Amino acid sequence: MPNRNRPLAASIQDKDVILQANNLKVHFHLDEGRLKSVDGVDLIIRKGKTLGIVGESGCGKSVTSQALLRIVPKPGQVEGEILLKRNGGEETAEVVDLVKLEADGKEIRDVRGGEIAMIFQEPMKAFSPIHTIGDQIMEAILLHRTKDKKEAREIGLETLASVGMSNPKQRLDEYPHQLSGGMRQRAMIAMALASHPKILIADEPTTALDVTVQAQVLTLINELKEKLNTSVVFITHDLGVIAEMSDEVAVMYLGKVVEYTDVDTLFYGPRHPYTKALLNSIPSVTNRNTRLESIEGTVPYPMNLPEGCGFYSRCPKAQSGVCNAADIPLIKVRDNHYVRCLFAEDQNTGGEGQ
Ligand SMILES: Nc1ncnc2c1ncn2[C@@H]1O[C@H](COP(=O)(O)OP(=O)(O)OP(=O)(O)O)[C@@H](O)[C@H]1O
Repeated sequence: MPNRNRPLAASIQDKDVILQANNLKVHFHLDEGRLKSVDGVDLIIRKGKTLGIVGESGCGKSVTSQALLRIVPKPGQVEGEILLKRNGGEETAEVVDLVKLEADGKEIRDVRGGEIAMIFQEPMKAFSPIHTIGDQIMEAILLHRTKDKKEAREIGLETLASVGMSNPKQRLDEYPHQLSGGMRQRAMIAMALASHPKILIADEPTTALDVTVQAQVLTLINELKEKLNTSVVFITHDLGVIAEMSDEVAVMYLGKVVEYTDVDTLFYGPRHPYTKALLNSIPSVTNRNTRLESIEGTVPYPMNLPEGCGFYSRCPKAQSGVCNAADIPLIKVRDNHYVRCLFAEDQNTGGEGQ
């Protein structure tokens, strides 16, 4: 167990928490050195709530979600804790540390697609092209919910109908390539939900879709979350989508969470210069008359990084000898609001508003 204080106040001991990631690290040991894709991330997933994870490309969002399912490709190494409540009701649930499970063992395979399911940007990744949609959805149901094939087909049909699939009976016997992009996305959500997961991880699930279908899929995920009380982890680089989907938000930068709070505070009282820069780079009702700023530079490659704040090289508030002297901890600025910036409590520098 990592020997340090847990920065977030909530923990797996709380009734409404289903998963807690603690000091999660994913490092790739490459010939050129150690690449720190995820570097000490703490997350709390609450029952029936959505945690949004946002940040630019390369911040470590996808690798974090891969770690939660233990599907990090080699030579990635996962460290820290991923504590999941599983099996049984409120009182009897056992807490399992997914990091300790064998990466391809039975227990993690039961969790994958059972307790935790995932949907991707590209549904073709989730489906095999040579089996029908029905066979693939039924496989998940037969694995996790019933052994009876007839019943599994009925559940498959119901699930397809529940995600708004037109002609669900006919779709069951079709192959993935026969569906439109939007319908394939619905089929993938149906497959993910067929096993009644407690947590649905959605990694940029709508980026490839046109705007209307995107809106429909987001609405669908929100409806299913309400109806089934599923927890959702929603990963995106789009703050507009974050606003629509999230209850709480983790802003990631260079493998670390730099700001963590509820969605209203994030938009109305951001404290980290990176969050503010992200907010300033999206068109919105409040800043449509001012020039949009883009964040200068790109996310550094997470190898052989210097000491100090990861945002130092791009931060307008950076102070030499202060911000680049030592790594910056996640600081609690008020209840349920955490910021990784030495000036987070200074109203003039990192303070409320933008
Ligand atoms: N399999 C891998 N092997 C080596 N490095 C990897 C691997 N996967 C990701 N990385 C590196 O880890 C860092 C984080 O990548 P990640 O894909 O998690 O970012 P992201 O925030 O999800 O970005 P995007 O939105 O582009 O997917 C990047 O620097 C990336 O190059």
